[in-house]
Amino acid sequence: MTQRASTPLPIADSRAVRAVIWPLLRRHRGILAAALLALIAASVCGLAGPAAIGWITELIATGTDPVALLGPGALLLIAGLGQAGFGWLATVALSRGIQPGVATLREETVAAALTLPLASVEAGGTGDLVSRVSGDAEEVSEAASGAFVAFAGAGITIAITLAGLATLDWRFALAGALAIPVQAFALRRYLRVSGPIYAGGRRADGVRAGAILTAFSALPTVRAFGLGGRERARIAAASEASMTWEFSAVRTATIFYARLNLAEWIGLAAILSAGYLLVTTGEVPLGAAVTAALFFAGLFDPINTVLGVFGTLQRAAAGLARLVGVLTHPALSGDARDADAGDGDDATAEAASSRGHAIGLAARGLGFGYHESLAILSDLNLEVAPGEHLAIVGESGSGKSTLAAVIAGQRAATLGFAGPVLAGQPTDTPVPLVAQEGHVFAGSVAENLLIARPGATAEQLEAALMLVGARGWVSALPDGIYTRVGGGGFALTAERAQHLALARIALLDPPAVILDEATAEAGSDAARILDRAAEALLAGRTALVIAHRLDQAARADRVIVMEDGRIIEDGPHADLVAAGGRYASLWSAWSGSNGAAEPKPGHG
Ligand SMILES: Nc1ncnc2c1ncn2[C@@H]1O[C@H](COP(=O)(O)OP(=O)(O)OP(=O)(O)O)[C@@H](O)[C@H]1O
Repeated sequence: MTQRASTPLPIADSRAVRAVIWPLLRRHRGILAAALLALIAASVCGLAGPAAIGWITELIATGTDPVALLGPGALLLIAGLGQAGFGWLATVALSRGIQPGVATLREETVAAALTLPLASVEAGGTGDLVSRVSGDAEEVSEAASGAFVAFAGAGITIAITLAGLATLDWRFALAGALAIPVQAFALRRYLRVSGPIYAGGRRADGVRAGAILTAFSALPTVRAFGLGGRERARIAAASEASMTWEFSAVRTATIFYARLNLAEWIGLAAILSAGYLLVTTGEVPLGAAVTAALFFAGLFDPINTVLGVFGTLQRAAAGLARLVGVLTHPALSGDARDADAGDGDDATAEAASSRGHAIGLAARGLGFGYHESLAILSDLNLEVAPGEHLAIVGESGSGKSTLAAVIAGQRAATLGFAGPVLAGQPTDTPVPLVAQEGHVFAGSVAENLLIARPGATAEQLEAALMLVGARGWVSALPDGIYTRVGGGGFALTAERAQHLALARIALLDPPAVILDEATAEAGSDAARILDRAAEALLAGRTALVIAHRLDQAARADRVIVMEDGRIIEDGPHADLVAAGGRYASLWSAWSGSNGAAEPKPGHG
């Protein structure tokens, strides 16, 4: 709760990345070791091919009986089969060993992103977070199964081939080594130039994603004010910036490959010259010189692979640092990171286990502002006793939603404390907040509920729907609880979306809850249904209700009236009405226009 509101999303350093990646890989160390062995076996088989051809050349040059060619011929066949077989095994084992780790990382990052304080997400731009969990995650996942596997295989082939060259004659190895300075130069230049280019490219992608997202999320406003042209121009500018980075990346890669070709030419020329000299002086048989040249030629592919995937690996490393950055965000407790991806319902378990405990809500010396210079809440003090229902009333803009968001932990307090308390002391129990618009995710009704509690059984889902009185209309849907709703599915009214949001909370079963529901028209059927749902849901829980209709306030145990981010009245409905202050005049205006009879005080 001490986190400043303006911390941008961090990028993890290499130590933090290793600390996250290492345990993920260690879980699959058996299969990864098998992959390594298969890679070594495939590379050794790869060397047997050129060796067999050198052997054949030697036999032909010395005019041996053609039957003797059967030996190297058989070796050639076995080597080819062995290389293909072991290569396949290695690729399969490597991706089996790596992909689960990548999937876990991705899930953990998305889970962490969902629990980040809104302020942190907004500070970095929503586009930044979206591009991390989509583009960057994709990049890392593709690199793990493509580039990384190719890199490991090629690297081992190079090491074993160099050893093979040296075994033939150390001078071959020396001649081949002439290519290394050119390669090293090419690689150094490439890495120095391309690193910032790729990082810049990813940043530009983030800006572009942000521009598109902003335009779409504000679509009604954009249309209403004819801002389409302006938004298109903004997106076009962001796309062009991203494209410019892409061009630079292609140019850099082309120069890099040209330099690698030069290095190959130098190395092969040196080996052929060395072979010629060594054979003519009789120091090395012809077959060995042929084998050496073939070994070296066989290095082209793996060297190009190793150097060529560097770019991809670098890009993936940049993406990995951005992914892990989300996980290491200072606003996240250690729990999000340590939680096994398999059991995402930790928060649920915690909520359920603390049910029945005396969880209250409090704000103490609370200060908050969306911007440093402008305080929205200042020195606000509030105690909601365990089991108490408190209604917040106030004009639009008085800070009701802001106070709710800070107490729910969605926004970080700038000063003081706000949040759940146990025996008066701050505690970590999550306090869910039901926002004004219940969001319907594209998926079945069941999936929409399971968000709150991933492992819940069908009976638990039914019970939650029953508690809030939504079971009737849900079972009347074409496929009942399995009906697809949200984007592309069965359209739900705002009230039904809100009803589902309440059912989600029922499933979560938290000891304390905050409701900010406004949508239903006072006196309408929808309002009555949602009121009943809220009443059933809140029974036995501590609750903070942002009352948009005063009948909601009248049912609460206590009411606070807010004005300009401060509490100006605080007491039970009846007392505040009797006191004849701000609440009393609000109430008389409201009950006059809604013809409401004074409801029974208390929530029963
Ligand atoms: N995301 C935000 N960024 C900057 N300022 C904000 C943001 N959300 C709200 N505000 C400002 O904070 C102040 C309090 O707003 P808040 O939404 O908390 O009031 P409210 O009483 O809940 O109003 P309403 O009943 O209209 O929801 C207002 O001045 C509002 O303009």
